[in-house]
This record gives sequence, C-alpha cells and structure tokens, in this order.
Amino acid sequence: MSRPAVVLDTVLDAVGNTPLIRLDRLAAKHGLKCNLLGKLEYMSAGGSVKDRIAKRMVEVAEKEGKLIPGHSVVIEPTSGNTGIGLAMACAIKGYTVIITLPQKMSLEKEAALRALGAEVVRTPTEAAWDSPESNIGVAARLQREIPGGIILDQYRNINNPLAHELTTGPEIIEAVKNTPSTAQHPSSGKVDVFVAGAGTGGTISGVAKAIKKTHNPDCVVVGTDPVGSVLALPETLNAATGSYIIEGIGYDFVPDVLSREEGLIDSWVKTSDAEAFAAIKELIRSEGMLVGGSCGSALAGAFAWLRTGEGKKIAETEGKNVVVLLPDGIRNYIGKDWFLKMALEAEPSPLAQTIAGI
Ligand SMILES: C=C(NCc1c(COP(=O)(O)O)cnc(C)c1O)C(=O)O
Repeated sequence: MSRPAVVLDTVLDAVGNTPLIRLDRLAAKHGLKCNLLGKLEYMSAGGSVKDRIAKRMVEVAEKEGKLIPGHSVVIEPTSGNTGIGLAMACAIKGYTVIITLPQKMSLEKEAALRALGAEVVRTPTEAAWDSPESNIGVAARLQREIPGGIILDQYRNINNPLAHELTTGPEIIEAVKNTPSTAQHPSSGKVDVFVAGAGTGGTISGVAKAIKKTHNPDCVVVGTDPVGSVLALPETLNAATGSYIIEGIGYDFVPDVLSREEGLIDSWVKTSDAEAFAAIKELIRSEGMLVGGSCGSALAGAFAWLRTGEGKKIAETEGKNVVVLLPDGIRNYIGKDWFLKMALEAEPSPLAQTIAGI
C-alpha cells in the first residue's frame, strides 16, 4: 500500500492511497473475534475521504471543457471537507473557489478553506436544503450571478461515487486480499462487512459497488445515519427528529448519489452524538488514531450492528473482515467544545495523582 518512492508532481498525487489498519485493541475491548479494520482517510493529502471526489470532479470537468483557467469560478455547497479538497485542487490549478458552509461547521474547516484561498460564505444551519438561504440555495444564487460560476455538485455528480468505486473500494479490496491469513491474524481473504456513514452517500455507494461487483457479492454493507437525518432505510428508522453536532453526515433530503437500489446497502443503523463521542474516545485512546467526529458515528454503528442478528454471528467468527471507513481527523475539530471536553475532561488516573503529588 505504501506510496512508491518517487517524486510526485503535486499534492493531488497524494490524495487517497490511505492505510487500512487493524483495530485489534478496540476489537478485543468489545469482545469481537472477527477482524475490525479502519480505513484511515485523514491520511489523505487534504485530510479527508472527500479529497478523492474533489480531485475527480475537477479533473473530469477540465477534460469536459467545463472548467476554464482564468475564467471559471468553482462554487460548492459543502460541510467543509469537499470544499477543502476542491480548494486544494483549485489552488494548484489556478481557479477561484467559493464555498458555502453552514454555520454548524467548524472554524477549523473555515480556516483551512481560507488558507487555501477560498472565499467562504456561511449559511444558517437550520435552513432547509431547498430554501434559498441554505448553503445549496446560496451556491445556486452565486452561480447565477457570478460570471464563470460553476457548481460541480457533489450531491448529483456521478464522479462522486465513481471516485470511490475506482479508488477507495479497490484499495480496501487489495489490502484485504494482499494480507495473508496467519495463526495470529486469521483472515477470510475477503471484505465480509463494510460500514460507512453517509452524507452525500457517495462513499458508501461507490465502495459498495466496487466490493459487490468485483470482489464479494455477499459482503454486508451497513450504513450509519445520525438520529435526526432521513437517509436510513426503512424510513421508519428516521422517525426521531432533532439536530446533531457531528459534521459531514446526515441530511434532510436524499442526495441523488446515494444509491438506494435493492441489495447494495443491506442495513442501516441510527447513531447519536453521545455514541459517536464515546466511540471516538475509545478509538483514539486504544488505537492512537486522531480521528474526527463522523468516524465515531461509523464505529458506533458498526458496534451496534455487530451486537445483534447476522452481525453477532460475524462478530463471533474468527477471520471475518469488518472494514469501517474513518472519514477525517481531529484537525477539523480540535477547538470544538465536544472535542475539548472529550479530550481534556478530568479522568482521575493514578499517574495524574502521582504527578500532582511530585
Ligand atoms: C458531504 C461532505 N462530507 C461528507 C463526509 C462524510 C460522508 O461522506 P459521503 O461520501 O458524502 O457520504 C463523512 N464524514 C465526514 C467528516 C464528511 O465530511 C462535504 O464535505 O461536503
């Protein structure tokens, strides 16, 4: 998996190719006999899984003649990470970029966007997706009014899920296939379960297609969706309403790129902020991975699915490979109250007491 030791042309050549890492300590804490593996997307150049779609959407738009250097203004509604990926590409390629970003999203993401040269327009978090005030509505107005304005549109653009069908999925498959089964780490040699959260749904849809079409049609794909979002199926799962703090996942509409065809996403699990924060704390502490909020949602959803029914059987079977997509890292949230509370809250430890006594 490690990158070839060659000089890369630009940072865009360092997008993706992220590691798939065993979460053995965490699996043991949860009594899992199966393999729990984390796809660590904060190791991508821009810091998240969304780098991949940003790179592909820009490169395809250029090939199609839709992006003209010195003329085009890239405008995108985003919860931040897609924007960072786009701003990274635009910084290199010389396009102006405007990002519409709901107030809820972190200042850290806004700072990264502005450092990359993007203009950032904040929009009300509570605005419905189809209202003129939403980040989608404001982006549409800016595109109409600004000469050369173009929205690459992660919610409809087929290059969103395609980026994952062509890169994220194959990387996961290759990593599992290339890792031999050993006495210490028995492996089925297949991706038996894939768990991911959904925002646009591009990641879970694209990876699921790659795995089921080219590798293991029997892989169980599990989507996780925050309480308050409407992406899960059956719809009855979405009865509870309300807001949530975790960024990047869940919506009040179903994006076009979220594939809902029969047999692609097999199950959905609803997750709460509290479950996500607890899972992040465990993951950081057990595995040393400096992950972001939605990683906790995906992990909490995985643990919930592995506790019941078919999931329980998988959990109790040595060698089964359960892959969890971990979308970004703490860089995006390091100053957020929820993160500071989780990281700094006093936990009486003998060592702390010893230190205090010195
Ligand atoms: C939609 C956007 N982000 C998706 C995202 C997701 C979901 O990825 P999707 O492929 O969009 O379903 C999960 N976690 C984080 C931290 C994310 O940023 C965005 O950045 O505009």
